Amino acid sequence: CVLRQRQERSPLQKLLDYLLKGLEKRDPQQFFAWPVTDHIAPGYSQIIHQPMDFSTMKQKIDENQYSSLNEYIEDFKLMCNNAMVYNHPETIYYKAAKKLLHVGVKMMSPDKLKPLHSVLT
Ligand SMILES: COc1ccc(C(=O)NC2CCC2)cc1-c1cc(C(C)=O)n2cccnc12
Repeated sequence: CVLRQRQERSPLQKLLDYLLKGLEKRDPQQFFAWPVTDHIAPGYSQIIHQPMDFSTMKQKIDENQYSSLNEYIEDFKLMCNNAMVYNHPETIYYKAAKKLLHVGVKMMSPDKLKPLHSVLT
């Protein structure tokens, strides 16, 4: 097998890893940790055509698929919005998604990230 060289982590990858840990902490029940299956959510793949979850975001960070913080934030919003499309407003999943979206967008707002800017540039 080809030895996978430990790739150098770019500053962006380090920032995205750091933010992911912060977001995952706000999902203690791990509703967003793994892809939602049709088994646990009947008809999910017919309703949600662009699924997203934290494990997929982690994989995209590791494979350097994000070229900006905005692309990463788009995937985070996609994940939360999917849950608010598939689940009815009174469900625990809709409510968890709404809360997570609010907390996440605040956490990744420009004024929150400015202090990190000096570390990154
Ligand atoms: C990876 O997804 C999950 C993992 C675990 C659980 C879970 O522990 N559910 C128990 C809490 C009451 C059953 C739920 C989910 C889950 C996420 C979701 C989302 C995110 O829509 N979902 C929708 C309908 C049914 N289940 C789920």
